[in-house]
Amino acid sequence: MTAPIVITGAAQRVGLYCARALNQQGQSVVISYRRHRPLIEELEAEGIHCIQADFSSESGVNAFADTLKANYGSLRALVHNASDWHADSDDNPGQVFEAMMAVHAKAPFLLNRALAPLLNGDKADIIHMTDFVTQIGSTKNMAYAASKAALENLTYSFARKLAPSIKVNAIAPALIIFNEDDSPAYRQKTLKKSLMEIEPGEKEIFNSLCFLLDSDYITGRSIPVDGGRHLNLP
Ligand SMILES: NC(=O)C1=CN([C@@H]2O[C@H](COP(=O)(O)OP(=O)(O)OC[C@H]3O[C@@H](n4cnc5c(N)ncnc54)[C@H](OP(=O)(O)O)[C@@H]3O)[C@@H](O)[C@H]2O)C=CC1
Ligand SMILES: Nc1nc2c(c(=O)[nH]1)N=C([C@H](O)[C@@H](O)CO)CN2
Repeated sequence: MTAPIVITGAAQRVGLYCARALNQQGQSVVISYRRHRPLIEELEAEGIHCIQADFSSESGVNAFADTLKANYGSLRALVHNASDWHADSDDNPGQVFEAMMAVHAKAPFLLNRALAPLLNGDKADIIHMTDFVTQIGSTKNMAYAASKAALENLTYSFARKLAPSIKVNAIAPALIIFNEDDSPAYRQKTLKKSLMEIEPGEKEIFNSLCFLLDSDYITGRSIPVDGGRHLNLP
């Protein structure tokens, strides 16, 4: 079996799309999920190894790393996709801040350190899923944005530390896919934020992922996938 690509938080939406697309191309894939659902058995039947993991605690992160080390001698890539898009809380601002930093920064930091020795093939990649808002901040999701900015900075540190054997890059999306409960008004307002004014869908991220995996040279970079939102100026 070829060295697998590991995608965290891939039992739904962007991660699920990428996991299935890679698997259908014949690439071995391992995913993490936090909450079990019937889809997990379907994915296992498709040949995707699904590992339960909650990155809100250091022990949960370490358990995931230990399971990967016990099952695999080599990994092709590690994609940090797991994420919680939490609004800031007035009731417990510190708890949300800690939760955002735990999943978006501490978990990738610990997993990269633990799993770098397994990223030992001719081509090896770490890819961080960040967010356009690392560039401009957010008034309602400050903790989320700050944690994604921390992840962006970890991209540069790990690129320097792990070169030339491992490439480390980020993908920085703006709107990719709405959530089911997003209101029509929110959707209309959000579509207007980019120049392209579309909800592009998961394939945009899969295309960017393959672009980075196929490169022999790009490292320490953040690839924006944002529909020109940075130029949508008043
Ligand atoms: N969707 C979009 O438009 C945009 C997405 N992005 C980024 O792209 C990536 C993919 O986005 P999307 O598909 O919407 O992501 P989701 O919001 O669907 O989250 C992906 C998964 O992360 C898992 N997760 C959340 N918290 C934890 C945790 N503490 N421990 C372990 N797993 C956890 C969840 O697992 P479970 O369901 O099993 O609990 C969830 O399925 C994310 O990093 C996101 O921040 C950035 C900008 C726009
Ligand atoms: N983990 C998640 N992060 C983000 C999501 C999401 O659904 N899950 N969604 C967004 C928005 O689409 C935003 O980019 C536009 O309003 C941001 N991050």
